[in-house]
This record gives sequence, structure tokens and C-alpha cells, in this order.
Amino acid sequence: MSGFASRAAFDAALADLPEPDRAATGAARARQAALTKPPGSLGRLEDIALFMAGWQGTARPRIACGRAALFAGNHGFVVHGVSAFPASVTEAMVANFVNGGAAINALATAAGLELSVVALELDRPTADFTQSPAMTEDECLAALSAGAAVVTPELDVLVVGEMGIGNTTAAAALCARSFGGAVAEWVGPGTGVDPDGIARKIAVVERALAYHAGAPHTPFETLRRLGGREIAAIAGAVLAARRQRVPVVLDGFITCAALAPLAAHAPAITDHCIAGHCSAEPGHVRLLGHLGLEPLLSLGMRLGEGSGAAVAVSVIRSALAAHNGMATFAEAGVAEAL
Ligand SMILES: O=C(O)c1ccc[n+]([C@@H]2O[C@H](COP(=O)([O-])O)[C@@H](O)[C@H]2O)c1
Ligand SMILES: Cc1cc2nc[nH]c2cc1C
Repeated sequence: MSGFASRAAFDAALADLPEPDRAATGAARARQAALTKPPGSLGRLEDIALFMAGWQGTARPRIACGRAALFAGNHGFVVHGVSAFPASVTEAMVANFVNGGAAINALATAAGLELSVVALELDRPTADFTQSPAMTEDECLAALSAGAAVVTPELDVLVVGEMGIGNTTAAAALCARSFGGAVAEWVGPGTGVDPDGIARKIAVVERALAYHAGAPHTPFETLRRLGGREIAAIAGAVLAARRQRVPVVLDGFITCAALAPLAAHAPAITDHCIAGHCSAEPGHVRLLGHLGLEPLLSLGMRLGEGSGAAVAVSVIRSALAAHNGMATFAEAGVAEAL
């Protein structure tokens, strides 16, 4: 996929979302019914096998080629004191990712995923969204296209993650604009700000929402005005994955917030997505409800980087191992249900 050359190309992609292969889902369901276990006894693992079958278009889904794409960006509004860490940490952590020393390096390796790190103009933070759109139209298209570029046809699954000091504030703004509700319900501690920091975050999001209140409520405009480069890249990657029927595992609050503007307009955008986990960031559980997603794991994680999604891939691998590796009642000579 070449990316998104124009706002219209993005809108057209969102208006034409491919469906899963129902024949493959049906064949996988028939196989599940024949496997040596009481029907439904593998619970959610059975649903995961059917989900992967539908999106991969085969009764025997697999993960031979899995990629974790980690997008990094910097945000202009951090000057208002909304993070527990300085913005320089974004770039320093990108160096850590490249050198193999971060949590996602260890967790991607453990999950059998290759890692693609995409740093998006870190020396050029987005504009301060309390007084301007975060990105120009071209900047937003470039970020969406950088996201789309990580999706290649041989992929069996895509994990999306992010790194960007301040981005829980952008995520809260995207959620409040897309789904409504009190700003305080979407704002949380992020990297660990104190109550004064939370109050500053709420004030910053409220100012941003007021500044952009009159703008069109379209997915592109909301992403451009209130998002960031790493956030738009995630939206572009998830949309490109859908075009190629590649199943996606979402990470935490920010990763899911990248889809909020799209989902408010086209709720089916999350149909090819699994929520890898529920983050400890308080807005995430509410956001997952709006996205219609039930998280696979709930481990109290709030790191980002794609870390929770990478852990979830090991569960998905287990689901596929059972689906593909078990004997049927006929093969094993085991009596079926009465
Ligand atoms: O994934 C999450 O739910 C999550 C929750 C809190 C923080 N983070 C990470 O922490 C950074 C954003 O936190 P903050 O406090 O700078 O807004 C960013 O790099 C995220 O990857 C991530
Ligand atoms: C150290 C550090 C690592 C991170 N990884 C994702 N977000 C992060 C934020 C900080 C501060």
C-alpha cells in the first residue's frame, strides 16, 4: 500500500472496509467442533482462532510472520507541564529501542515478533494544539502514510505501539472529542503525574477542545488537530492493515485512542483488531467499551511501546497451537458428546 496521498484517499479507505472471509471462519468453526474437547471449553482461545481464520482467509491460521510497529513522536503542548518526564525521553528511548534495551525489545523477542521502530520527525514536535491544529494536512498525511508503510503482504499479524512523551494528553483529547463525556474521565496519570499535573492535563485538554470546537467532526480533521504523528501513524497502519486483511493487536490507551476518531465515524474499523490488554490508564477501559473491544489481558501495565499487545501475541499463539495441533474426535478415537 502506497499510503494516503490525500484526505480524500484516507476517507475513501475508511468508507470501504473489507470484511473477513466468512468461508474460512466457517471451516475453522467446523474444525473447532471436531477437536477433542467439550464444545467451547477453550473459551476465548476458540474465538481467537476463528478471528484469525477469518482475517487470514484460511481454516488453519498461523503466525509465521509477525511484526510489532512502534511509532514515536513529539508534542508541542508538553510546554504546559503535562508529563512526569521531559520530552527528550522520546528520542532517548528510540535510541534504546534501536539498541535493543527496552521492554518492547525483550517482549517482542519473547513473542516471536520482529520490531520496526519508526521515529517521526522527533526534532520537529507538533504544534501546540491549544492554539493551532497539531499538524498541517500534509504533516498528517505523511504520518498516516508512514504508518501504512509498515504493513506488508506477508504479515500474519501486526502489533501497534507508540512512544511519545505527553501523548496520554493527546489521547484524552481525541477520546473526549470523539465520544464526549467529561474531560476528567479521559485524563489519567500517564507516566505518573501528581494531582496538580492531572489538573493541568484537564485544563490543557479543555482548552484544546474549546479551540477546535467549531472544526468539522471528521476523522481526518480530529486526528490532524488533536493527534500527533505517532498517533496518526497508528491510525494509518491499522487502516492499511484492514485493506490487506492483516489482523491487528492493539496496545494501550494511546494506541486505542488513535482509532477513536475513526471509530466514531466507522465503528467497524476495529473488526480486524484484538485489544491486547487493558492498560492501568483509567480512560482505557472506557475507551475499549466505546470501541466494542474486550481486552485479552489485564496485567496492570501502562508502559506503551506495544508491550501489552506483544504479551497478548503469546496467548494468540497458544490459541492457534491448540486449533492447529489438536486431534479430532475421529482421529483420536474418542467418543463424541451423547
Ligand atoms: O499504553 C498505555 O496505556 C500508556 C499509559 C501511560 C503511559 N504510556 C506511555 O507513556 C508516555 C505517555 O505518558 P505521558 O505521561 O508522557 O503522557 C508514552 O510514551 C506512552 O507510551 C502508555
Ligand atoms: C522511560 C520511559 C519509557 C517509555 N516507554 C514508553 N513510554 C515511556 C515513557 C518513559 C518515561
